[in-house]
Amino acid sequence: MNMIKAETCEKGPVIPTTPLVIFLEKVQETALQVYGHKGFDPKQFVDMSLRQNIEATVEAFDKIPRTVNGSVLKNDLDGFIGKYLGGADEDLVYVEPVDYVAEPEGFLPKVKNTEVRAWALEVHSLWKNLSRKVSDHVLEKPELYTLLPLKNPVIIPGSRFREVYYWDSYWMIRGLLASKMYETAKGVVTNLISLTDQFGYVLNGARAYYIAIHIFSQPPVLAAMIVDIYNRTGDLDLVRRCLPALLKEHHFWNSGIHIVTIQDAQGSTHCLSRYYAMWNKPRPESSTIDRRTASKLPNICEKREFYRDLASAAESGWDFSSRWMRNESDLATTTTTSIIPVDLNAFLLKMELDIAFLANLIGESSVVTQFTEASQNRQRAMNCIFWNAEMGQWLDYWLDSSNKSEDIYKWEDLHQNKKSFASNFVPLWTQLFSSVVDDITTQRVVQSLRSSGLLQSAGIAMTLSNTGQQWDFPNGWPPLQHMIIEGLARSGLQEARTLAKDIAIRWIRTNYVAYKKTGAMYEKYDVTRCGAAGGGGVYVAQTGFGWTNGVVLALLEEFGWPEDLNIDCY
Ligand SMILES: OC[C@H]1O[C@H](O[C@H]2O[C@H](CO)[C@@H](O)[C@H](O)[C@H]2O)[C@H](O)[C@@H](O)[C@@H]1O
Repeated sequence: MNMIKAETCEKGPVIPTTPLVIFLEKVQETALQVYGHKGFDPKQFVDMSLRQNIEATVEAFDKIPRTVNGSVLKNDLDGFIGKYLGGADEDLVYVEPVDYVAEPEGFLPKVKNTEVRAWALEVHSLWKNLSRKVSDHVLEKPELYTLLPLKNPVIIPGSRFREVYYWDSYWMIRGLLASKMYETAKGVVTNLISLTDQFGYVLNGARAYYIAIHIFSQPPVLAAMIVDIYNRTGDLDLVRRCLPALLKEHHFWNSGIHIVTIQDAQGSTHCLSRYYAMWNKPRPESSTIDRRTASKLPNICEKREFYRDLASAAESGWDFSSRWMRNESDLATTTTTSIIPVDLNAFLLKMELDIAFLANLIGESSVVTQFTEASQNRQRAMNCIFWNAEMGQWLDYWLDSSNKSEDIYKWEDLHQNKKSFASNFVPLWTQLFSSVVDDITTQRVVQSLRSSGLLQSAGIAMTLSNTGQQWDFPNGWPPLQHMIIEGLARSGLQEARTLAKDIAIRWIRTNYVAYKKTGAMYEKYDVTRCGAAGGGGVYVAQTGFGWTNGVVLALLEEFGWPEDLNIDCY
């Protein structure tokens, strides 16, 4: 790929974008001036397509009459958009999943309660709402679209997310497996593999603006998807096809700017990974918003740094959260690239263990040795750098900003971020917990989770800060919560397993109630009365959204539903 030379105030490489994305961003900016902020979604404009080639479209756009101060009239912009641009949802078309049946054989055997079962079947049927394939027009003229053509049908998250997302696919696959939709699940993974073959890593999402601009990924959970599919289907051919892509992905996260070397208190050095986007401009799908946030920053260097940190936060999947901010009430202090995140390294540890597992299945012994060793190194590093015995949590590590050379950082206790985040418990999801940590430590982590304040009536909150940012304090937010529940459930400790089931049942029930009462995705609902432990609060109903559907089905499959427990808590 073509790198722009880093400028003096630049903290890393930058990848240029495509003319189509640049043009659609211009339309987006004009649209904001013309239509105003109310109900404005900048993403809609970069998801549009061209009806003619880019030269003709740009010429027509430049010819729209401008007033003396450069603005455009609403009628003129409406006319241009109607004539030259295609709608944001025209590039994917509905397709019936090949393996969907209304009630799959062996579906959720542990769920006997008729009400819960009926709802689970309703959730299962929602896969149809989210199933799409790339339209023939995109395949014929991909240069007119920001959507990246993928060979297999896709499952989209839903709502304003009209394209494939990387880590969302993990929970969708978990649900698809519970729905016995093995072919659909394999198609989802094969699409992600094709992105890795093409770009060297799985993109954040399947849009041109996620390649060229963001040049970043999302939390790396591809290997985990393949292991889960293999465990259900025994498909060794899939394992053979996927392994080279996993090795490429592992390299992406363990090379260049993503890697940080750090010396622990005993003088041993360790390598851990961080999020680091190769981009220093506003994110195209949120460009108008990012510019506004950056406007308070004093100079271009600080703005560029901020845009990179913002894109890196999107790479983490946590866009946005006080977890990345120096001052938690100010998004402009986001500083993701200066943090070594616990969850990213837990995902990579899981990836290393999974690659060793998969390589073993197909007799790739040197890969097994290499990745077993890599996983042992990362376990050691995580225990030295992140583990805090007093708190009973693994803590994010903030890099010392006075180390300008960014060569080797020296570990200091004060650089561990002592705030409780759900991500501090993600190592539970990896083998780290059961293989390295003894029962006394397990107990300590469970106590720590119980007293952290993160356990809420609807499930696990992501942070304790209520800043209004999407990833602050969402009560029972499916992705990381699911991993923590699984980690607790797999531990050898009865108390942990009981807690896992308790959180799972509470979350499912809350989700059921919120869905039944509001019937809408993203509807806020007061679930105080649904909870037993923890505080009360507001839950955002998300049934109908890909990862929520996946987690509901996966948890019902694992835990079932207590037969004597009414699902409706009201
Ligand atoms: O358009 C704004 C941002 O949208 C995405 O992030 C959020 O939605 C994703 C899809 O469900 C999810 O994976 C992510 O965790 C959410 O925070 C996108 O990933 C961002 O790059 C984008 O800026």
